[in-house]
Amino acid sequence: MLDIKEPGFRENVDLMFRRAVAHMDLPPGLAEKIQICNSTYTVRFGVRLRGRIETFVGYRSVHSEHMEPVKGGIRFAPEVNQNEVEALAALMTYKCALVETPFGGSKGGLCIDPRKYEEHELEQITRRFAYELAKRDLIHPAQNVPAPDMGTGEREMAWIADQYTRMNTTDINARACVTGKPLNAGGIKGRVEATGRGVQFALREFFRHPEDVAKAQLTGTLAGKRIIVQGLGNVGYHAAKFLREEDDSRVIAIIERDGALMNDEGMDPDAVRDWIAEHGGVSGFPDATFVEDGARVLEQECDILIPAALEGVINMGNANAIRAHLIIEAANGPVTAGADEILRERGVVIIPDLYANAGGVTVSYFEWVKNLSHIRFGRMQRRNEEAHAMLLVKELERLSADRELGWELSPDFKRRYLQGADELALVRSGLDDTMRTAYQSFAEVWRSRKDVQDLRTAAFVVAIEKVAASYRAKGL
Ligand SMILES: NC(=O)c1ccc[n+]([C@@H]2O[C@H](COP(=O)([O-])OP(=O)(O)OC[C@H]3O[C@@H](n4cnc5c(N)ncnc54)[C@H](O)[C@@H]3O)[C@@H](O)[C@H]2O)c1
Repeated sequence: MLDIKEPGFRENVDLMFRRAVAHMDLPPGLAEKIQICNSTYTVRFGVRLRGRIETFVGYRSVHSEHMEPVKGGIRFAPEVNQNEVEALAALMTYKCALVETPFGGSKGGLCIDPRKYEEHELEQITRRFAYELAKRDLIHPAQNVPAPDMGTGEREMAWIADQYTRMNTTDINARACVTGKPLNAGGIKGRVEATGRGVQFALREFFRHPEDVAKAQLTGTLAGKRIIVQGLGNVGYHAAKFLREEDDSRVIAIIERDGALMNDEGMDPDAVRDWIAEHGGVSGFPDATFVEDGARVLEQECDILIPAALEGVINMGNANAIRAHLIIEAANGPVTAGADEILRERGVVIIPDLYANAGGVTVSYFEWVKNLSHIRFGRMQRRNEEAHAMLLVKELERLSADRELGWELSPDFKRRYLQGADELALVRSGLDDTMRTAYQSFAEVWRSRKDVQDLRTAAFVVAIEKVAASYRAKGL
């Protein structure tokens, strides 16, 4: 990789933002107002661990409060810094606008390597961080609602929810202070898989438009497409698993922290995940070639590259070497602004982060609404839904008999159809609908406007227009 100085993550997001603004006609000063990060709170706190006090640094940025609550994950990683958190908060503003979840943008982070701590220590640290944020309303069901991100998951969200509830015992909406909780703590079915599922739905929608697929110099469907995924965590694992199992795509390489696995015949993400859980890394996994320099595997020939780990992994140092036809940004900010320009000129199509990984916040929205309504999804309409499903099944059977088609609905089809009214089915169909509608809104701009040459700029144009409309409605 060449050593080329590139701007920071936040500056990269700002460059992409300004590229889009150049194609818009906004009133003077409004673009600057939308672009700036409203506030970033830095907290330093001590926790007594193993007989000594350890000090931690954390952040919560609020990028835009054009809608409230503001929303965005909390990341636990050693490299967390203010620039990164502000970039991620800005992306949340644009993402929420694009997929029409009624939130402003926020993000949080704690400088910590979670793998170095015991579970009970992590609980102590997380609760203390949550306390520091909640006492300043930076965790609050009506003002600021975190969610999982890198290094955090259901477990941490449950601790945060419990901490907030202890501090606000009379708040009937306390559970809605954070999303991504386990089911038994007010979570929703389908949230864990949501971001990876959203990546799958985004790709499916892309492949429904042959003229878009042709721009990536690809043809056909997802079946048989060769996929490389970087990061087999929450997002990368689910995306790879669903694409392999349900769309017949082939996962030919998996890049992780300690190196990469390659196998042209395809790999099973479940088997690799089990191997990582047992051995701490991908090295030694049977039936695949291990490559120690994982980053180089990003440059392997493939149809679809799915960066699902860190930001800035595709940069000016390796952009010219990337041989993927299509990149879908499952991670936030995996392609720098400089690399974006190189890849655009080379004709590589990029499905941008603000759309590609919006599945998480979409299902978080469903969870938040579920918490505020205090009722399980589907409980009130379940009987109707079932009756409706039953009628449809009967109608299908009648049609087949009437037309003497000679086929019968399999018991499995009927069972699955009749279960269609459950929470998971509702969540998945709501997510699918969101991803399809959002894609169509900005892909149309990409197709119809000659001056907008890429999907990222088109997505930013649509998102910024929505934030601007919201400011206009407020009289700003
Ligand atoms: N979790 C969500 O709901 C969500 C939603 C939207 C966006 N995202 C974004 O997706 C990305 C991944 O988040 P996640 O929740 O899956 O995190 P995660 O912690 O579950 O997984 C990250 C994975 O990346 C791997 N990894 C770390 N450094 C790596 C490296 N240098 N090379 C290769 N692999 C490496 C880790 O070992 C881990 O398996 C982040 O950019 C995050 O902001 C996550």
